[in-house]
Amino acid sequence: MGGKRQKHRAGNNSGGGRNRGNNNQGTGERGNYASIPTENALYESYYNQSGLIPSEEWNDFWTSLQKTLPTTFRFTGGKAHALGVLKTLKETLIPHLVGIEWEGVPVEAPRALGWFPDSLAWQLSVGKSTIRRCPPFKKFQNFLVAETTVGNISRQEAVSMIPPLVMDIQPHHIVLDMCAAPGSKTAQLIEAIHANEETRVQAAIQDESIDDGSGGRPAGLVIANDADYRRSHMLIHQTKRLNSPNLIVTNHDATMYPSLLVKNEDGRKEYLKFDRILADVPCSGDGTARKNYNVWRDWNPLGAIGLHLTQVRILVRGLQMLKVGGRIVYSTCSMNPIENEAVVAAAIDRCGGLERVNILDCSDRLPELKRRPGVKGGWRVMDKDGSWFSSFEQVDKADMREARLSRIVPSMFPSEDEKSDEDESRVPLERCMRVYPHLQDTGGFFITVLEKRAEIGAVKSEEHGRRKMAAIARSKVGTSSEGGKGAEVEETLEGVELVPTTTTSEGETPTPGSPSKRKLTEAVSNTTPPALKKLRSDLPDTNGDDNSDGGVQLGDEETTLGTRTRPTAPSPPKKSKGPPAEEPFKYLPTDHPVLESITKFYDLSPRFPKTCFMVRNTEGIPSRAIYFTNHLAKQVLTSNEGSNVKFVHCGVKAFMKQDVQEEGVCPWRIQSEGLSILEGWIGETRVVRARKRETVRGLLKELFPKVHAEGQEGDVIREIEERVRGLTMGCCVLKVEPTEGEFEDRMVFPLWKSRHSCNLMLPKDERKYEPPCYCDAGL
Ligand SMILES: C[S@@+](CC[C@H](N)C(=O)[O-])C[C@H]1O[C@@H](n2cnc3c(N)ncnc32)[C@H](O)[C@@H]1O
Repeated sequence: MGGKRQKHRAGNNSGGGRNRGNNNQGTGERGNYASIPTENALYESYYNQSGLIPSEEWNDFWTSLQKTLPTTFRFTGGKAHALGVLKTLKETLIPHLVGIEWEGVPVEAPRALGWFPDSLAWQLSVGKSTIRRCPPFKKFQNFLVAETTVGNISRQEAVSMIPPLVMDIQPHHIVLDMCAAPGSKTAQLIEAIHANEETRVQAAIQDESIDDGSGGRPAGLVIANDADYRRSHMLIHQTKRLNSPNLIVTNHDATMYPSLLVKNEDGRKEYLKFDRILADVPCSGDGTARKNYNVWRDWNPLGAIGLHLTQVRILVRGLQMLKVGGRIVYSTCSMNPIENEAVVAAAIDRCGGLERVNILDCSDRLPELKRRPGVKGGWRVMDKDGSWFSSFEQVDKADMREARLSRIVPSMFPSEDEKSDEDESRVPLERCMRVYPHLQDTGGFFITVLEKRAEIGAVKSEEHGRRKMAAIARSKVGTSSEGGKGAEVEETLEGVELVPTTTTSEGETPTPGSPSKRKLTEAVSNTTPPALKKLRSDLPDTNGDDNSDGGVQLGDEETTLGTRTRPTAPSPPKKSKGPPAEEPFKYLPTDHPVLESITKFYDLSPRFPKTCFMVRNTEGIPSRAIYFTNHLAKQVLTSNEGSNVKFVHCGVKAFMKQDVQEEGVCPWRIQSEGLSILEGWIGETRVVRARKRETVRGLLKELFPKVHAEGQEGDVIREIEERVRGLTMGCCVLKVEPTEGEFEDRMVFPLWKSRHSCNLMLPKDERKYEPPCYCDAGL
């Protein structure tokens, strides 16, 4: 993670993924949204009759759902850094936005979301035409665009910011984000791992007695996963601006996420268990109607029904991979109990009940966030034709062919209804958190924090309810080929308990590709029908707009049975080559000649963790780029080498090979992404120091300012010219120190010294933004 200035320059685009597909973000309005009728009779009657919303609140609830969602954004990066950018907003822009009237109408100023810590998240409800034409709002818009471009602000829906806040992540935690793309929450998780890192790194640089090999960097790790290969790359793009060596991206179906191996202190391999897991699962997304018109167009009760089992399986798999004492946050952007409380109750039951997994009471967390307790029971299940079922027994009695098609299973119904509040075996579903649109002008959302209290052992299968249903169905409709095939597939998949922890005892020392693991992989590939396989590798980006939480992902169940939630015709099977094979991750030995020459050229401190440089080719040859990861990421990548784990990303580019014309020049330049990791450890022989704004401005504006001969200094880099002249050719680090009347914050840039000129090594678009002062930047 970069320090403030480094970060400012290193920015990539960082628009909140879930917002990116919307038109006119930052304006509080959406392009054609107003013209889309916010009506769907089934959706309305479902929630109206569900009893979830008290009748006196119904109008508020429903009219809020029909309104366009305000734009929300948060300040990113380390806390000190984020607070610095926030200060600019508060002091430079907000005073001009308060008490404004535009065309005779009062305009609401942007305001901080009260429940978000340190006022680091804000909301803007003003329409786009006001923003475009009202000068102070235009300036504000420019600020948002510039800061988003350099990665200091991330646009993200308010409710989507909640799950990471209740995860209580510490820098040493091992974290898994099971369904992570496009990555707005992953970014929060990474930021939490890197909290206060700058202070610790500075301490490690200055105090030689701190020599634990970490260089002050956090020991923790975030593994972000998505089943969709294309979306897993979206995830890489979204998190790139954070430059975190503590991130691994994988591409797996989370319902059967592979057990990762890691070496313990004795050098033996064991399963990696997580301190924190986020299961922000695919859902019907019916809480996103305010920004996602698909909900109005397509909503029907099968959306939730088709996803319930996938959601249960993801949560159960997450609970298995959690450490005892660890926490998993389950969240959806749906308001439907079938996707929420029913999933939580089913997962707890399958894992062995409250002795093993409990719901944490979070009522003291985020006190200003208005929320409603989870529903304890009493919800019903609506079939696709709008008929309600209060219990699975009623489904038994109904026309089973219809019920089978709509995939209603027992775990969708309340299981705790019969139990009194005093019954200790009752799952306290009221501890779940429900956020409704009318409470604080947000989208609808559901969050639950679960704690693992004891090892789970074998999980209960879904068999029981399914067998019962299948038996009844067979007796009623004979062997229906349409429904039968899907049910068979499900049974087979369920029959193979796709969970290594159930087949391997806790103390066992596993090896990659051990029998249990092989069995698992083979079983999946042998039993998965082609249609299902294709879907797994090619999950649709259903919105086509990167609307993360709104993504209505089709569940396997829906697809195998041909009951899609969309009226769109299924596309003909494409010839899929599958995702390309990823280049392996090969760590370089510390005595590799290239590393030795780099160490010598940059006078890299012997305390810098040089064991963590790697390249991405089978031969392990540093031919183009050298990456840096943290220790734990290295452990995970190397311990699972040769297994079937699909690692698609890890590492921050630290050095890139450059064509050099002259002998003796180190061809490995520092890549701006890796600069914040390296800069404190580079010797003074490769450092240039500046203080003046005009120096930075000159270097940003001019591509190759000349380095004049002694006595002929020019204007552009006057301040550093003498120092640069004295440097041998090659890459060095420009450090700009904070100075009264110049820059308030420290900045670091990679600089290339040529024979007669020097050059800031920044991508073109990053040259456009001079570090703030906004008054200077013409805002
Ligand atoms: C609600 S979105 C996640 C949003 C994300 N957490 C964020 O904050 O940006 C659900 C994601 O789950 C992925 N997904 C769907 N089925 C999955 C599965 N079986 N395993 C893992 N990921 C899955 C989808 O591709 C989608 O990116």
